[in-house]
Amino acid sequence: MSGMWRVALTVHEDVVQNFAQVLESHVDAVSTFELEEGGNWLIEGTSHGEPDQSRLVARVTVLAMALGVPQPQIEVEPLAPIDWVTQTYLSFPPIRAGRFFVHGSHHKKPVPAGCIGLLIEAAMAFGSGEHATTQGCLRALSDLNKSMPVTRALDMGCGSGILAFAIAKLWHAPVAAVDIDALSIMIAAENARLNKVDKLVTCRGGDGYRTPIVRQKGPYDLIVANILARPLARMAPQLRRNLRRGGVAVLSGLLARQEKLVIAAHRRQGLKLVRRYQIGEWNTLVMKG
Ligand SMILES: C[S@@+](CC[C@H](N)C(=O)[O-])C[C@H]1O[C@@H](n2cnc3c(N)ncnc32)[C@H](O)[C@@H]1O
Repeated sequence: MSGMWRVALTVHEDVVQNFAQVLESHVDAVSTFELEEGGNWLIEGTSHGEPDQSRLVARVTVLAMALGVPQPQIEVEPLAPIDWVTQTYLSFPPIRAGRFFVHGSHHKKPVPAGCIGLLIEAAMAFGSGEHATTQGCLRALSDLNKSMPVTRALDMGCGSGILAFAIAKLWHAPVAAVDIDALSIMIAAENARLNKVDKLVTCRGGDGYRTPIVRQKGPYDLIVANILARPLARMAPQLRRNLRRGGVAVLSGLLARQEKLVIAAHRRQGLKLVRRYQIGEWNTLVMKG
């Protein structure tokens, strides 16, 4: 059956990576979330089209036997249909920010000369480029590209994936893209394919720096996080642990009056403010570790 499908299973934290890997070969996007009790994690996958259930059950059964753990129950269900085209049409006109020209597939004209195109079907994920915080990050990334090499990057709170694609297109480097919202991850994975950066950008769902892929792919020369002031401040120690010495963090999602909180939290981790971009009442900070 066509349409979007959800697959879910709950396993113990010791084996979450093993089962997530199996799921990855059956669905388009995988998210992992720690559950409140019992050291268990929920692994959720979303796919376009019905996954091959009998193959999936067979592989999960074999893996459970090999690991000597109880066989997890697998839920497979169709998701309510989304009118993607209408969602995209409703969303936004093309936007220029830094070197980028951000547009949906409804925009048929060529990308202006000298610009880098970002095709974003934002639909239900944040990050169509119209928000000042996204634009601040795109400007910061364009400027950083003139002065620093990047071999590994992280986009924390990737939404539509827009900033991860911007990094992949500027530096041709691998980017880990993480979001707590499973639907955003599915949209980001699809957008990565549309932008032909799916070999560079790995999209995974999960809660912040606890998401297993973060540690697997790091440490990073560049971390971009457009979240909100308080979560950014709270996450500063984990950002430090995942940033290479001399690496750069681009932080956004904060109002100008909230920047002190974010700067102070990162200064405590040894990062220095090197630049700020203000668009309207929103600030984007560039901090070096
Ligand atoms: C303001 S949007 C930014 C989207 C995109 N990066 C951009 O710049 O346009 C923030 C994103 O962070 C995600 N987010 C919030 N808290 C998170 C967390 N703890 N871990 C991962 N993602 C999170 C939200 O789901 C949302 O998609």
